[in-house]
Amino acid sequence: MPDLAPEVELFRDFLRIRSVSGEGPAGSYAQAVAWLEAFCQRLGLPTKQVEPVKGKPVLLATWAGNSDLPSLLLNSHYDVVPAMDEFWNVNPWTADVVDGKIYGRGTQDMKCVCVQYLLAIERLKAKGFVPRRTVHLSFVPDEEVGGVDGMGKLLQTPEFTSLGVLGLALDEGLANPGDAFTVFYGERTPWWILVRAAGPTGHGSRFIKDTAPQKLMRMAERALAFRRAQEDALGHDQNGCKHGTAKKLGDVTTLNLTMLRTGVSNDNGKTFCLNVIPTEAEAGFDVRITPHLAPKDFQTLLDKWCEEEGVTWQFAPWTRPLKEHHLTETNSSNPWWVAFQEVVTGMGHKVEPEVFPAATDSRFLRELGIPALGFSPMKNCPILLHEHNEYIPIDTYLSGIEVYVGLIESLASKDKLEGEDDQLKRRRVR
Ligand SMILES: CSCC[C@H](NC=O)C(=O)O
Ligand SMILES: [Zn+2]
Ligand SMILES: [Zn+2]
Repeated sequence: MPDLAPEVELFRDFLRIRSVSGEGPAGSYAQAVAWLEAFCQRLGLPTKQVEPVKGKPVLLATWAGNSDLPSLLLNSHYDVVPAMDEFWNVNPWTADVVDGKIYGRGTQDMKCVCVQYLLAIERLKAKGFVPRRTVHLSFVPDEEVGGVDGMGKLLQTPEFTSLGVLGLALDEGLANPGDAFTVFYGERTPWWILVRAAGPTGHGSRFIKDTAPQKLMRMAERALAFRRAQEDALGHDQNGCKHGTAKKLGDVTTLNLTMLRTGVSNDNGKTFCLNVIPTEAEAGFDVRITPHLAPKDFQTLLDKWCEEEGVTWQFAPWTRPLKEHHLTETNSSNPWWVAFQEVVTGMGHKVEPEVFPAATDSRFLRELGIPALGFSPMKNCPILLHEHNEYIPIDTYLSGIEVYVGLIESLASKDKLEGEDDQLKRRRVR
């Protein structure tokens, strides 16, 4: 194999750390943070580790600007989803390079961005650039499992408050198979819901009325009818983003039945007493509410289905569902949007604004009123997050560094933007 660029070797090192969400192999979160911290220190950036939840460290780093204008936040998550090694053509944890592509879990989602931010700063420092606005970096854990213990908790710490006023945050996006960068200005609001039914027991040979499984199935059928209607409304593409078509996945609400649990067992689920009607049944749903549907209106539907079928629902207790949508404006009322778009198009790239179909940590930032754009500089590149054989082409990875050089240089040089003060006044928190 020909020698690889040092930027690639560095990235491969980071990919080899198995920082699977919830802390995969013991100490892998600490290892990832130590790696990032050492890199920041080599760049001369002061760092701080914050651990709002034990074993789930957040790394903060700061490149101080020479003004007290609102700063930029470059956020990335260093955790990755697990990999089912047996389905991969390469080892997901050795960062193999094949045909000009770097393979591995996290290559797209989103260890590339963690490293690209830092390499871009290294290049800017090397050419003597001094930012006017302070640039903060946050590297957070647990995004892949909902972010409650990562970004969610970070925002409540004094260390976060001491970052001062943030003008704009950048966070992850998705690759775009076409010749444009997708930029996400909002997300569908995720609701993870548990539905419970209770009913009479009896012999499995009889017609017992309104059993728990029956009630649960009736409710589920109504929920799935809603799902079918949404799928019809989308009208095309069953798998997510289809570029250049009218409706995107972010424009409809998805609902999936992802857990079902019932039955009577006296050996911990090895076998079941199939002739005994269970008195309880439970279902879990993953719902992603489009910004076109108010969460309270979806709740009204859910309440109705449950009430009419005699079951109850609750949010999964380990989640922190948002009751309102929070979108970053993509018009002239948001000077950061104007600036971002100008810079990226000025570098000769097309920009396609979109609603993120899944959830990222940006939703916690937007909830505070901080404008956040989801952007991972990968174009002409398939979307491979969470898939087997996730990869990023070397060229895409390397050109992404230059995109960040241009973005950071330009955004961090901005004097006060027109409308920036008004935008800050409209912010509900901070
Ligand atoms: C309920 S928050 C879940 C967050 C997760 N994020 C990335 O995949 C997702 O499933 O979208
Ligand atoms: Zn991600
Ligand atoms: Zn992910």
